[in-house]
Amino acid sequence: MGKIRLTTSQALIKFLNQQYINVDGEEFPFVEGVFNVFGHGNVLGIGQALEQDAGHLKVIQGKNEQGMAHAAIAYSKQMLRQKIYAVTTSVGPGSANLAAAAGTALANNIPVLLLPGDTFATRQPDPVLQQVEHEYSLAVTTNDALKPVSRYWDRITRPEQLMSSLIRAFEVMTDPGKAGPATICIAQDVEGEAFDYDERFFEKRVHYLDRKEPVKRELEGAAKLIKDSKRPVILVGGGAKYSQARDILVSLSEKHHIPLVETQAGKATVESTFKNNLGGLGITGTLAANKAARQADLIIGIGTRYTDFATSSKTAFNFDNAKFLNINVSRLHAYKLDAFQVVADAKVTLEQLAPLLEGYVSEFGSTIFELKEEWTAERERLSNIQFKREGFEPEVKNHFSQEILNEYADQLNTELAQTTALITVNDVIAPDSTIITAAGSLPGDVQRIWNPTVPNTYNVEYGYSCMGYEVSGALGIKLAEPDKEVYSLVGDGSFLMLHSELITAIQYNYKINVVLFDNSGFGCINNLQMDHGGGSYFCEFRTHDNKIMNIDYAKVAEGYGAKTYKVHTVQELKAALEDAKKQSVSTLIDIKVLPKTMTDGYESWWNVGVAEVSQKESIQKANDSRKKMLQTAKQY
Ligand SMILES: Cc1ncc(C[n+]2csc(CCOP(=O)(O)OP(=O)(O)O)c2C)c(N)n1
Ligand SMILES: O=C1C[C@@H](O)[C@H](O)[C@@H](O)C1=O
Ligand SMILES: [Mg+2]
Repeated sequence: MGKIRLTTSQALIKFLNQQYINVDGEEFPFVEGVFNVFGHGNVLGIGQALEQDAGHLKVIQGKNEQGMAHAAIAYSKQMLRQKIYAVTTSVGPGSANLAAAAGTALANNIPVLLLPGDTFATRQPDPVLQQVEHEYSLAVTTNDALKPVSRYWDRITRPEQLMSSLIRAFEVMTDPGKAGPATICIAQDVEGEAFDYDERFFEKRVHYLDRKEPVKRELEGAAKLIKDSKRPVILVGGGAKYSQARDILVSLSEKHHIPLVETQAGKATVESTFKNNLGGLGITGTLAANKAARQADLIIGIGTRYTDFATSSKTAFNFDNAKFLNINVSRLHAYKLDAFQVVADAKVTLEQLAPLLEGYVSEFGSTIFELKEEWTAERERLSNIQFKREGFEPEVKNHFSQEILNEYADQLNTELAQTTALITVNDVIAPDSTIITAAGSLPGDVQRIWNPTVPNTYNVEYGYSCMGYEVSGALGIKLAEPDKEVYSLVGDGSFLMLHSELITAIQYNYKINVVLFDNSGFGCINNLQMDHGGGSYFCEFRTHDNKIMNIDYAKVAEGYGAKTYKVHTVQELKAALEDAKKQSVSTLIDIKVLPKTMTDGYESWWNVGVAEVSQKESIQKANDSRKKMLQTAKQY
């Protein structure tokens, strides 16, 4: 048996180079590259190993650990979880910065390999710089904070532990039912320690992304449920997208006249132009999808985890009559809402169901067409909102007086409504461009009014809704699709929270386009507080003397080297978008939009905690109405 003497880090990098994935017979390397922010916890170990021999791995310097991990997540999501980046950080704050990103990967079931450095295994220099030092245990480090946000977590305190740990990590990341972040924390002294590794550990390994087939019982049960139903609705989740089930979804929907409604993760599995696609479901859904869901007597949930945004906190469906059929590779999700469970791959299951459904046609009749028409008209209205100095009724009503809206128009020097600006972007950019967003009011807006005409052009993270994913993730998408344009749709709040990977994109000449919607505040949270009877409290960006802030984001990005634009009208927006297409450098379009002009709910409700006692009658009312809604909601 041959041995090879390597440091733990050298062994790690050598192993990463040898991991392959096989998807439907096609084989390719699983690890594309490594993002890094070096510190004393990783520069001399993993840094040295990469410098010595990175193999085929692309090495990219990040600017913020959360940001670069977000880039890695968006990359993997865009690659349909078939390829990943690894992310190496230093100890202490460097690894703590991974926590929000790890949660993002976990909630969205996205594989990513996180490699934070850890404190010394020998404990000789304890407390090493950045060691938190607990009185009750020396074994607990900052990295323990990553346990609840990792699908797999391990700490390496001896070089030989690496072998079994890496094999487990790759097993988890390449299993569609378990995919998520694998975190391997390596003690910083151990990173440089040498060991005689068995050469066989470094042989090429192929991980098969096999499609789990449904058993006969599952297929027959599913077919019976569908045939017995009058108004089934297919809920297209992320699992349908990752399984690449577009064609069979379209064919089943057409043949049996079953409407499609989408989750955020499932959107753009099937293009919005498909006649039976009614768009997003739930609190951020369309009127068409929400009406269809309410009428449904069978919900066929495909690859969905049924977050409360999709279920509208368990009020989106008629729970008295509706049954659920869940097709999911994860048993956890298949078990939800008392569904009949098919624990299998979406595409294979639908293909095998098809012959069992011969002759079946739903009773939706012309309803699907009518619902789609009604929504198309509503979207058209939203595309052309004209601000007025008097008597203006924004989408989100009864929050700001006309006087306050006029103040915003004056301070931001704009009359642009967010919906109008967003649909303009949708109309002007190339249809094969990918958009990305995550938090604030934009995810709701895009789930409703963004029409993707090309599949897999919608990389929206709404499992964790983590501010900061928008700009960082755009870099990951560009790495996945270097020949296409990527547009980060980001609110001013999210931009301020984290946009450091814009600099990385500029540094390495990966062109991304940042489309910033500046309404000078945490707009959607302001809506939430005011919708529930509160005042406008610390969600607007106002100065100490109550002036609306007008930040020149174009100037900020210009300082980094981006080509930038300031936009206050539809005409300026169109011109900026057209010019941005011609650029080879990253761009930022700073669009000033009016608050309260994002879309509002369409016959949907969201359960949020409301004060049960308060001095405001409006809050008492909100509490009463929540209690009332909960009486009709499904309890679990
Ligand atoms: C990391 C993180 N912190 C806090 C939140 C809670 N949060 C959600 S949206 C939001 C404000 C977003 O503001 P902005 O990006 O300007 O979007 P807008 O709602 O104004 O469109 C906040 C604070 C979050 N989702 N993520
Ligand atoms: O609290 C939140 C409310 C949502 O409207 C928003 O989109 C999301 O980012 C969030 O965190
Ligand atoms: Mg904002």
